[in-house]
Amino acid sequence: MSNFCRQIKLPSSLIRRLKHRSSNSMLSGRRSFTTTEGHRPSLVHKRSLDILHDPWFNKGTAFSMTERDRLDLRGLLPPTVMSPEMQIERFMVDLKRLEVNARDGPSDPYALAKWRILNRLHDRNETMYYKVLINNIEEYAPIVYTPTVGLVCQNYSGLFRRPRGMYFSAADRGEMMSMVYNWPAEQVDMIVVTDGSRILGLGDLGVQGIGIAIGKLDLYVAAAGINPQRVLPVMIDVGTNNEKLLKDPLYLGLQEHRLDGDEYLAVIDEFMEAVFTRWPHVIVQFEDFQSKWAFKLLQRYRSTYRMFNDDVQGTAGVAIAGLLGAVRAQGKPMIDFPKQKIVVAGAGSAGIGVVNAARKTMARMLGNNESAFDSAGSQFWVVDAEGLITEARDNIDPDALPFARKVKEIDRQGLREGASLAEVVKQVKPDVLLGLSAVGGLFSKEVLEALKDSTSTRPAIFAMSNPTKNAECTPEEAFSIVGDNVIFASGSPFKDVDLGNGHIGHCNQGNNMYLFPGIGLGTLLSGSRIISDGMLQAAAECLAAYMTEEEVLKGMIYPSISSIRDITKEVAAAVVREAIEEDLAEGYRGIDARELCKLNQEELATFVEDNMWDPDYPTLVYKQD
Ligand SMILES: NC(=O)C1=CN([C@@H]2O[C@H](COP(=O)(O)OP(=O)(O)OC[C@H]3O[C@@H](n4cnc5c(N)ncnc54)[C@H](O)[C@@H]3O)[C@@H](O)[C@H]2O)C=CC1
Ligand SMILES: CC(=O)C(=O)O
Ligand SMILES: [Mg+2]
Repeated sequence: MSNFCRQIKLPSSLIRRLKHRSSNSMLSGRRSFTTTEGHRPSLVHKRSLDILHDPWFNKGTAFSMTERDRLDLRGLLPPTVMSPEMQIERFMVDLKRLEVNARDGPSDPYALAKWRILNRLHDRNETMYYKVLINNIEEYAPIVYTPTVGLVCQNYSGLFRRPRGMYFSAADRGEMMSMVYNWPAEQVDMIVVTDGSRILGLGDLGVQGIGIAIGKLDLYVAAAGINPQRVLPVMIDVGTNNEKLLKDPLYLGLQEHRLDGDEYLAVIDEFMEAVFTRWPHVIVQFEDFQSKWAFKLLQRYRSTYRMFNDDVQGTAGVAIAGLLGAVRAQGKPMIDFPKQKIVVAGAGSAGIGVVNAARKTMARMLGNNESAFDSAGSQFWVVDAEGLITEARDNIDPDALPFARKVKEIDRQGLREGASLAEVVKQVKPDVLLGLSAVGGLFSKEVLEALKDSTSTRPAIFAMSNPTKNAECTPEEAFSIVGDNVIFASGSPFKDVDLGNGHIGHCNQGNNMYLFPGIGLGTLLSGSRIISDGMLQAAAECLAAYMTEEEVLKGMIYPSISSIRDITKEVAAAVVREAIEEDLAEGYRGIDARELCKLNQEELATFVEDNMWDPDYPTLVYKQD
């Protein structure tokens, strides 16, 4: 957005319209940009038990007596009317009872039991579920999201109760355009879709991967305030190559090998056409597709549809923010980033996404020309399952090719094609060791010992693979082997480490959850037809700038999850601003592109905040269909 645009005041016609729309917030003296949420009653076309069985409208014991009369609910509920706060208190007592019973702290069955209780609440009362999640996000994000969501996907056949989301299968070819009308919501803002081919670091889980789409959308609601009535988790079941699932009599998906090639593409094409026909403004987040398809589908759709790939693009942004934080934590300016030597273990959708974006960021800092881009490329050493990737590699993956080291060059460094991770770390002495390999414990004692010779004053370790068991190392291992000064981040949450000298080893969570909700919300509110590189870069820079100097010097390079709603708000505003600047913004509901362009920084923040859904019960009024 130009400075000119930022400085312009709102026109009086817009102010009048906004005043009319939200008299409540005007009364409190705050300008509001709410377009649909707010305190007006909600119209409901159901009565009686149908309302209690509808999680979008159900308030359980919190229905007031007048509402009970109005909606034919009298007698269907225990007589005491509870406040939403009392309801939550009662629920929390039940949830916490588990904690008292668990002797050894978190264990898999214990985490799954918590997930079950929360899931049952989700099924019967959406508002209360999200209130519990938002108010206790630090405690329950690890249950509805990584790591427990991985376990949920693995055990999905046993856990399946009520369906949630939509399933499109290879058997539905030719039917998807009509099938999308089976979804009850007239409006859908956000779809998270997976084909289940690479769920976290757990591999091909077939149809059971729907759990990851549900978990990601929980964060969309909790962090970005996307209205839960307008989210849609989707599983595209094109079969599975997981032999165990193919033989499992209880498996709920198609028991055939995955479609491939043009047949596979035809299914995904049909799905995209169907959802964008019914909901032209929807945003589709691709999640946990195996690398083979992740990049291809991104290139295929990104200039036509409002879509992005979270593992490739969201992860890249989060990694860049963390890498810039690690530079600052060394007491250096961010502009020193292009001098960092970075060893990356993992050359899949996430690893390659990160090195591509990090290279571009370095190149921009070096002058944004061809030679800057070439020179930035020499800062990365990429290691995959077959060791160091060089130009001597047979059948090299085209996505990894730009990062293959020249043979002569690595020869001088005492390395060779296929060199082990430990050898690479020994020879390169990197500033950063970043893992997106899905191999738990890959940063072994030998690798971490080698990192002690890093040329950095404060080496950084990113053990980003999920879930917890797949982390390349634990924070305890990192701090005890490499040293107290190390910067540590992991994809799934770990506790901070008591270093035993009065200091704490900070464990950051380096997870794309800090960006994808803001990317989605910002795109929605800008009305941009596509998600540009600039919008993604703006999101990453916003996250990088969120941490104060004092925090990064203490080793805190990512915010605490307790501030995820706040950081998401800022990221969304940065994305809207960039969309305006690139002339991509088309406006959102009542606010057109011209009006959006006139909002100053503060007004833009208010616009974002006012369009975030809050989990408060609206007053319900019956209206006949
Ligand atoms: N923290 C975060 O926000 C995110 C974390 N991830 C995690 O990253 C991991 C990888 O995801 P994708 O790239 O999509 O998977 P992928 O399966 O496409 O790639 C895995 C890569 O690791 C390599 N690898 C396997 N064994 C190795 C070894 N011993 N040494 C070095 N490299 C090895 C493979 O060759 C492959 O290049 C998963 O665990 C996923 O959960 C992914 C996205 C976001
Ligand atoms: C966090 C995430 O998207 C993943 O592990 O795949
Ligand atoms: Mg993912």
